[in-house]
Amino acid sequence: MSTSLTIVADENIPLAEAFFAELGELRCVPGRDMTAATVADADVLLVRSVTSVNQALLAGSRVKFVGTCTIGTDHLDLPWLAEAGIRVASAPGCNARAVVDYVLGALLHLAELSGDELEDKVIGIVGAGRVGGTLHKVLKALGWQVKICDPPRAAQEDGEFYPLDTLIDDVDVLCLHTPLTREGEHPTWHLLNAERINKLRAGQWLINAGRGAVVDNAALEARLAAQDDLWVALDVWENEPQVNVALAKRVHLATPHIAGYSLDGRMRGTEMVYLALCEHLGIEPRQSLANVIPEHWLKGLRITGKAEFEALLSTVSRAVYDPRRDDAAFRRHLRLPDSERAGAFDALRKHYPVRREIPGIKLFTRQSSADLNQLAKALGCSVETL
Ligand SMILES: NC(=O)c1ccc[n+]([C@@H]2O[C@H](COP(=O)([O-])OP(=O)(O)OC[C@H]3O[C@@H](n4cnc5c(N)ncnc54)[C@H](O)[C@@H]3O)[C@@H](O)[C@H]2O)c1
Ligand SMILES: O=C(O)[C@H](O)[C@H](O)COP(=O)(O)O
Repeated sequence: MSTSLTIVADENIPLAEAFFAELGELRCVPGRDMTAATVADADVLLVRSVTSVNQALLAGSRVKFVGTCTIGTDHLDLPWLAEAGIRVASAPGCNARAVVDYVLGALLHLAELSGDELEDKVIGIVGAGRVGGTLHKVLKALGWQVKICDPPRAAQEDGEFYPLDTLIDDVDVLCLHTPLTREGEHPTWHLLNAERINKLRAGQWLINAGRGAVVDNAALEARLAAQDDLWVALDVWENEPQVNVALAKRVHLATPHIAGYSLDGRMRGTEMVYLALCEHLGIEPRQSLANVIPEHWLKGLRITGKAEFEALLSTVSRAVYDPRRDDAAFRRHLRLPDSERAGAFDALRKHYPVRREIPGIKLFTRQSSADLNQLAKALGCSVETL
C-alpha cells in the first residue's frame, strides 16, 4: 500500500519497519531528541516513554495520530491531545507478563539475600490493574498470601481492598504497580513519601516496577543511609535517565527500567499500536506479530528429580529470566563519570539482550507431582510426562 502519510517513530520501537513501512514514509529517530522540528511534517507520531508529547512538541505539526508502544501514558499530555483532536493509542497490558517475571526474579533474589522464605511472606500489591492483577493471580496460584491496595478499583467493585497505610502496616513485601499521576482523586506522585518510607518496618521489602516518582527517591535514600534495614528492588527511578546514584548503590536489586522489556512485551506493544493505527486509517491490518516474532529459544526444561517448591520455582523462573544479570550491568553503569551515565542508562535499554517470557515453557518429567503441577499452572507452563 502506498499513501502520502509521514510516520515519525522512535528508533527503539521493535519491528517498526515490518509493521509501519507499508503505511507510509517511515522515519525512525531517537526518542529523547524529538523536537517540534523533527515532527513538523509528520501525520503520525509513534513514541515510547522517553518522549514528552504535548503542545510544545505538536502544536506546529499536522500530527493526527499519536501511538505509544507502552503501557504507561504519563509522558503524554492527554487533556491537550484530546482538546487538539489528536487520536491517541497506547498498548495496555502489552508487557504486563514481563513485569510479573521480573517481580518473581526480584522476590527470589531478596529471599536469598535476606534468608527469608517466600511462603512465609504476606505480599502487598499497590495498583492491581493489568500488571498488579496478573501478579496477584500468579502469586495466589503459587500459594502465597497477597493483599491489594487499589482505591480506584475499591470505589467501583466489591472485593478485599486495603488502604495503603494498612497495607504498609500489615505486609512483609510492598510491590508498587500504579501509573504515575499527579492529579485526580488518587494521585501517585510520591505516594511513598518520606512519612510512609519512614514507617516501613525493619526487614520489610519494597519493589518498585511502576514509575520512579511514585517513590520519593531522596527520602528513600535518606532512610537507607540512616537505617540500612529494608530490602529494596528498584527498576524505575525519579528523573530517568539520571539516577540517584547514592540510592542505587544502597538498594539490593537495581535495574534500568527494563522490568517490561521482554521481546514479546515490546513487540506486542508495536502490534497493538499498529492495529489502532489501521483502525484509525480505516484499513485492514495486513501484518501480524505471529508472523514475525522469533521462536522462543527455550522450549522446555527436563525436571529429573524431586525438589523443594521454591527451588523448582527458582529453576524455572531464572532459566527464562534472572534480573541479577540486569543488576550487574546497571551497577557497571553506576561507576561511569556523571557526564556519561545518562547516555549509558539509555544504551543499556537500547541494546537490551533478548529476553522471553515464562508462560508456554514445557516442564518435562518422568513423574509429575502436585508441586510441579501447581507451579506449572501458576506460571502458565505445561507439564509433559516422558
Ligand atoms: N517498569 C516497567 O518496565 C513497567 C512496565 C509496564 C508498566 N509499568 C508501569 O506500571 C503501571 C501500571 O501498569 P498496568 O498495566 O497495571 O496499568 P493499569 O492501568 O492496568 O492498572 C493500574 C492500576 O493502578 C490503580 N491505581 C491508580 N491509582 C492508584 C493509587 N493511588 N493507589 C493504588 N492503586 C492505584 C488503578 O486503579 C489500576 O487498577 C503503568 O502505568 C506503567 O507506568 C512499568
Ligand atoms: O509503560 C511501559 O510499557 C513500560 O514502562 C515500558 O517498558 C517503557 O519502555 P520505554 O518506552 O521506556 O522503552
